[in-house]
Amino acid sequence: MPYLQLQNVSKGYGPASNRYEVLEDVNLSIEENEFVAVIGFSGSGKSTLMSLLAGLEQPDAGTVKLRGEVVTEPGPDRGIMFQNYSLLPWLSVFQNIEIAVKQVFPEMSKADRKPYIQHYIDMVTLTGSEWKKPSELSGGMRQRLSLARTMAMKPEVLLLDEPLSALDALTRSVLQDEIIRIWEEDKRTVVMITNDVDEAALMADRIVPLTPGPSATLAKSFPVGLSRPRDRTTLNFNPDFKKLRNEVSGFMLDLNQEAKSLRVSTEYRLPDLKPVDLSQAG
Ligand SMILES: Nc1ncnc2c1ncn2[C@@H]1O[C@H](COP(=O)(O)OP(=O)(O)OP(=O)(O)O)[C@@H](O)[C@H]1O
Repeated sequence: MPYLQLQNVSKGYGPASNRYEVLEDVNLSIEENEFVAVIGFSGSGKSTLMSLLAGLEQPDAGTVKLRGEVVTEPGPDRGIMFQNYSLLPWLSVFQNIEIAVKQVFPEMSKADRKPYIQHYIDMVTLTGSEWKKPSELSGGMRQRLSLARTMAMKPEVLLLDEPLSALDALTRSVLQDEIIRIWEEDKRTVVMITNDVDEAALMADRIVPLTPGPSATLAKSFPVGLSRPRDRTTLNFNPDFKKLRNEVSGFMLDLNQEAKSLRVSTEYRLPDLKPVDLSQAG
């Protein structure tokens, strides 16, 4: 039995007269402790897919199952990190993490909680910003805070929606390593959305492309056979890495080309009208 499973899942928005089908017949089986990277184009439905896995949205057709049980609502076993960070603006960095930790670990004493939270603040290098409000943070700092909060909740399944997209290259690589470390040490299951093929190949066990929308679906998976630990400095010279990167990038470009050609076929030609200067007429 797969650990986390999407079976024939479809999801759309809007009334029947003006319906937008986002996902159609999506199937995915994820094993426990697997690290899956979903890549796709902007607007193709990646965040919708995450909301379905988290139980925040329900599919129109098909089922989402965790350990064989149908997912009907969000739960502490699935921690989602949103693209918009969803931080509480009236709380500080520390308090934003604290509120989540209190909810998940109500039995943790105050004395234990403080160093526990500080550990995650340090992990995402927000040390010194503990008492700043989200409005006082840069976009990248907010993203790191959101990641720290999700990690501190230690969910069984980490659902990460472009967790590192707003970060500079250096911070990004530090946090890539942290996510891998937490995934390995704590034996979590990770579904991560990224638009970076190199990041997907560096981190994941499997790369799953989402086809362009509307009616997006998951395409064939690309297993990442590279041994761990993966060293980003030598990976660029690894022929298996280069081959995988070319395969996935080529596949995505072909998908995009295919989607474009479909879009062209539904374009309407406008009549060739010439404007008339009415002030000069008659
Ligand atoms: N609640 C909603 N109501 C109506 N339409 C929605 C809703 N949520 C998403 N959509 C539409 O569904 C499509 C997919 O959106 P989604 O956010 O899942 O894509 P995405 O791949 O995550 O995009 P991006 O990479 O740009 O964040 C978009 O066309 C979006 O406008």
